[in-house]
Amino acid sequence: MESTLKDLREEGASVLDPKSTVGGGVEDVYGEDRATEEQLVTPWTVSVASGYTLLRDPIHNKGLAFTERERDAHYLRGLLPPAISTQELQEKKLMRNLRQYEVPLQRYMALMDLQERNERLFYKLLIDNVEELLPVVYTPTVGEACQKYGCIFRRPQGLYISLKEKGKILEVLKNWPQRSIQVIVVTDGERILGLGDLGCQGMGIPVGKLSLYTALGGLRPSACLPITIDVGTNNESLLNDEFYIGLRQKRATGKEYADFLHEFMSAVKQNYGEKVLIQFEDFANHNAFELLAKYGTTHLVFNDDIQGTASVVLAGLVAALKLVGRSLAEHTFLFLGAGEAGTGIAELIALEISKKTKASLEECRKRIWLVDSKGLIVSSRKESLQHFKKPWAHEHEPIKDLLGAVKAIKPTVLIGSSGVGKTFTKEVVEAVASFNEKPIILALSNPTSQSECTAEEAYTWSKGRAIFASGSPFDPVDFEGKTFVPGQANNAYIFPGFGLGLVISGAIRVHDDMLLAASEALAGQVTQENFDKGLIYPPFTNIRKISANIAAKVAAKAYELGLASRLPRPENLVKHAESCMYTPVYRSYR
Ligand SMILES: NC(=O)C1=CN([C@@H]2O[C@H](COP(=O)(O)OP(=O)(O)OC[C@H]3O[C@@H](n4cnc5c(N)ncnc54)[C@H](OP(=O)(O)O)[C@@H]3O)[C@@H](O)[C@H]2O)C=CC1
Ligand SMILES: CC(=O)C(=O)O
Ligand SMILES: [Mg+2]
Repeated sequence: MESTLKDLREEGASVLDPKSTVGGGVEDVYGEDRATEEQLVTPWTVSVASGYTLLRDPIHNKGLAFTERERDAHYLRGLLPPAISTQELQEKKLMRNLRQYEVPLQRYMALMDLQERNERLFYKLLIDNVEELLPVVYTPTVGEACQKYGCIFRRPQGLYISLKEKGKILEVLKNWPQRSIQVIVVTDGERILGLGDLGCQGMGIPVGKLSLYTALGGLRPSACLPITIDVGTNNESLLNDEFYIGLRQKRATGKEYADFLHEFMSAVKQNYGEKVLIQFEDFANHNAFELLAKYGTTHLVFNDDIQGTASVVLAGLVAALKLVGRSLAEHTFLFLGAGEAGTGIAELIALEISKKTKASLEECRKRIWLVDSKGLIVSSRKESLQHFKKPWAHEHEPIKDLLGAVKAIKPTVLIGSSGVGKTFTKEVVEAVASFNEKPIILALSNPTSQSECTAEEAYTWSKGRAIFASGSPFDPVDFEGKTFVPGQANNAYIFPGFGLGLVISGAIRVHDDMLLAASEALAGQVTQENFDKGLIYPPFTNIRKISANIAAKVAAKAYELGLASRLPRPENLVKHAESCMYTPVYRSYR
């Protein structure tokens, strides 16, 4: 028993020593954590300073599931009550306990406590109960958690890199205990969901996204690193909140911001190599587009709000064509919201149409219209528009409001990406339904409070004709004797599998064709049974299979484009993706 705290921080190499296991571990390019069925029943060596430490180490703790032998071997006698539980029984108990909390934030806190106490059990719960727990660890509850993060903060779950660390970011990265990081989700907290600037408290988002990377996409938890960059906040109420956990200053901007981000990006590459995936999440659009363009050629970067959202929405639209008919090129699209999500989706739709019809991108953009806070984006506004809106400034007379734009453009597809709730009013939905047999209505804004309309409103106001999906989940709706099941148009369908595909192929850059490939894979997973319920996305219960399919298509594209560095290319990429996925089943230790 000579191991130290440092040993405990290095999962695999020193704590779980694959070389000394019976049956052997798998140490390979994906990390050490690919346990096969055989290894799950054969013991791993665990060396710890004391049984007490083992119980407080979330990576290895199994609580009451430690066996008699393990209790003897690892100095656990007396530290646990005598009963021995299975992981399944632990799961049953925890789910029962969770369901007793009526307040969603209490469920969130209970789950975060579990994650910090027993990581494998946390992931088993999340994987086995994904539909029930997604709204807790993710939207909508994660939004409330971020708003109240200062009050509920117990233990840090990721790295906080603030302006105080300027010039020392590499050292800060080295403080993180895990060395072989494959995915970083980073935010600067300026546009958290549709809730605005939450500063340092945005940390809930990288933490939540990465728990989905593991549960939905099978990335090892130890390979995932949540980061919040704290350059201040312009949120006055947070600046005046005594419990606020971030820097109490206004946001750094301009050169100071750019230099700080550059130091971060360079330090990440230096510390983790060039194949670490950096996912930008919930940056404000005045930084998001620039960061993506600037680092897209030097780093493996992915902006979930621009690119992941585009891929998931395109998938839903392609699937919806089976219900509404016509090709994508024959539809007319109107967006409320012309920021990261809106213009990102618009661009990918145009790209898909252009690839299918061989028409120029410019031509394809003409069927896509966007409304921002000043009204319809039209050519007369071009000079004053931000660069990402300019391609959408078509010839049309100015229109100030959404209802006017709907009446003038007559869209077949209406997409909300404004971050403002209740903007798809009865008049707007009725207008769209008046010239479409089956209007496609997507209310993407999160959390639920910011949804452009509810599922019930979409179905009721369209008299049961809308094909509806939303960013945050809604319950099924009964309307005139029929039950309508709204789908969830959320990038959570895409980024876990997308990231897995990049990791297993050793991709060095993200390419738009990979987004199209991911879309195609997701759309291909919608079954007739789903369509019969009006769904344009498959249920999240199948998400690991869906993610493996997405990963395979993304990896295949990486190989095809010469962007993959893991050679040779595995023959069956779906099987390969599945075999690389983390499973949270307990190991037995000897
Ligand atoms: N479902 C999903 O998977 C995803 C959902 N989202 C959600 O989408 C929303 C927007 O995110 P994002 O695109 O990144 O945000 P941005 O800030 O980049 O864009 C918001 C856009 O909405 C416009 N807008 C704001 N208020 C109004 C209004 N009252 N009427 C018309 N337009 C308005 C803004 O106009 P202007 O430019 O004039 O300021 C801007 O164009 C958020 O709620 C987010 O949670 C985002 C990513 C993924
Ligand atoms: C889902 C997501 O990424 C967002 O709302 O920002
Ligand atoms: Mg986001």
